[in-house]
Amino acid sequence: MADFDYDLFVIGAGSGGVRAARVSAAHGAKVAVAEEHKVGGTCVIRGCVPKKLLVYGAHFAEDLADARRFGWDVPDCAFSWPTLRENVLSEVARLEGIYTQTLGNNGVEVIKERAVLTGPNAIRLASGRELTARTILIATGATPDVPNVPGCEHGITSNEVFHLETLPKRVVIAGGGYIANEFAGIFHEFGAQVTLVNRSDVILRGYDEQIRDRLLQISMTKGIDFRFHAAFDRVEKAADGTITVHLKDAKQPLECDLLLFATGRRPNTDSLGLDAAGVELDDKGAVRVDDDNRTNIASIYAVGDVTNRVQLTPVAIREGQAFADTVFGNKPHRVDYGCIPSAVFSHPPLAGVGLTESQAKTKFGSVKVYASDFRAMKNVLADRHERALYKMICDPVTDKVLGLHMIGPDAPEILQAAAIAVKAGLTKQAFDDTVALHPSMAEELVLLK
Ligand SMILES: Cc1cc2nc3c(=O)[nH]c(=O)nc-3n(C[C@H](O)[C@H](O)[C@H](O)COP(=O)(O)OP(=O)(O)OC[C@H]3O[C@@H](n4cnc5c(N)ncnc54)[C@H](O)[C@@H]3O)c2cc1C
Ligand SMILES: NC(=O)c1ccc[n+]([C@@H]2O[C@H](COP(=O)([O-])OP(=O)(O)OC[C@H]3O[C@@H](n4cnc5c(N)ncnc54)[C@H](O)[C@@H]3O)[C@@H](O)[C@H]2O)c1
Repeated sequence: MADFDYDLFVIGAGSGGVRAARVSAAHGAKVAVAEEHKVGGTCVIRGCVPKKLLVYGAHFAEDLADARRFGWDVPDCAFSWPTLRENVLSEVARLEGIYTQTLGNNGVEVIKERAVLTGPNAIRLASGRELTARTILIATGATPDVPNVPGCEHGITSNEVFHLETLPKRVVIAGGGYIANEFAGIFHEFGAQVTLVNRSDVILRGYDEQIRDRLLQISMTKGIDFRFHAAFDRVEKAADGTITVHLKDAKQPLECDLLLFATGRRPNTDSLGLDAAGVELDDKGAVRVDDDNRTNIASIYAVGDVTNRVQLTPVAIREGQAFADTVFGNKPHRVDYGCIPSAVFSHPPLAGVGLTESQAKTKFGSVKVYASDFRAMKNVLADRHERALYKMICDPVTDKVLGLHMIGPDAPEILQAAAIAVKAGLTKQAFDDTVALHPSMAEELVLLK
């Protein structure tokens, strides 16, 4: 049998790669992981974690204002972006250290270099070192996809947004998805004038229509400007730093201090040596894998965003775990992609699990929809005119809950717990049978009419 340097070589120490490396090593494999940037990957270094911390930081703008209605004598407060930025970055550095240490404690060798494939069992590091492995796992994630318009280099992406020198006063965000809506909320709360430029008239495609419409209404009421059916023509930057965004068919260009492209992420497969190894890609450049995360080359597997299945951290982690248990743990299992809960950490946040109303209608013909459209008690006293909306979509024959969708304070926290019931296939009656926990927002879920 051929002799290899490692049982497993993982390319990319992000959500999927770290889990796969750590668990495979715990199963007894000799494992190395190569990372070209920072251990932790997108989620920890420049995604979920620093984003959520900025969301918390931004929300104080509303909390401080609301506190006055609750009797607190809050003076006019100044916000210091450098303080929040540095605190967030040092938390990220702390987490990076913990991830690196955990890999080491599990006996995983961490190689802080770019790695590329040179064959089905062969890897070359940036330093030129050649290594071999019985199994290779591609966990290289995805990278921001910036539309190729003249002057696009004057914009930034989510990779850079956590490191801004100063807080911009005017922000233009391209895109209408997760990152666009989350950062529209963040910058707006920090006091910037935000314009979101979207090529269609739909934001957050895939979420329930009424829920995303509610976010749109609330965002517009707050003063976020939306430009729909807007295509970029060109971008210019003046000596004083002002960025001018020219849109096709628009009379007036948009002027801003920061242009953020949030126009999707493409799998990191460029120049990775996949052709040398014979690994097949799909038409979007993602690594094609089977249900066991295996590519067309028997020794090479892939997990996470690089496979472009569901670009979420918990999914990448589950794929990494399933790979490790199946290939090295003698405990084969597959990821169940049904009923994955997801959330957008906008202001207010929204979350959903299961089928949206229109998806359910397409699948089942007719469905039963229960809804609660209410103002959270806290918002009433704060004189904040934002209404929450909870929707439950049910099969009219079996009474089974097919989908649950909500927008309002703490929606992601509430939905995570309720998603267990939806995943378990519970009925509306089971929700009704549960006594309300009063007073709470979540009690609306067991009082839906
Ligand atoms: C701004 C933002 C916010 C997000 N927020 C959320 C959220 O709230 N919730 C959620 O579930 N998901 C969120 N995501 C998505 C989430 O971050 C990804 O789905 C997840 O990180 C994917 O994990 P992964 O292991 O596939 O890839 P990654 O975490 O991207 O890891 C891939 C790693 O591979 C490294 N790499 C790439 N090529 C090479 C190479 N040739 N050699 C060595 N190393 C290499 C990269 O540097 C990277 O560290 C967010 C993403 C972004 C951008
Ligand atoms: N809360 C979360 O879980 C969270 C947060 C951020 C990111 N993410 C993950 O990261 C992924 C990437 O986030 P994202 O917001 O960049 O992508 P997205 O897919 O959510 O949204 C991309 C947006 O860009 C638009 N777009 C695409 N190409 C364009 C072009 N050429 N010109 C103009 N507009 C264009 C699309 O119409 C869409 O509105 C998400 O799909 C998601 O899986 C998750």
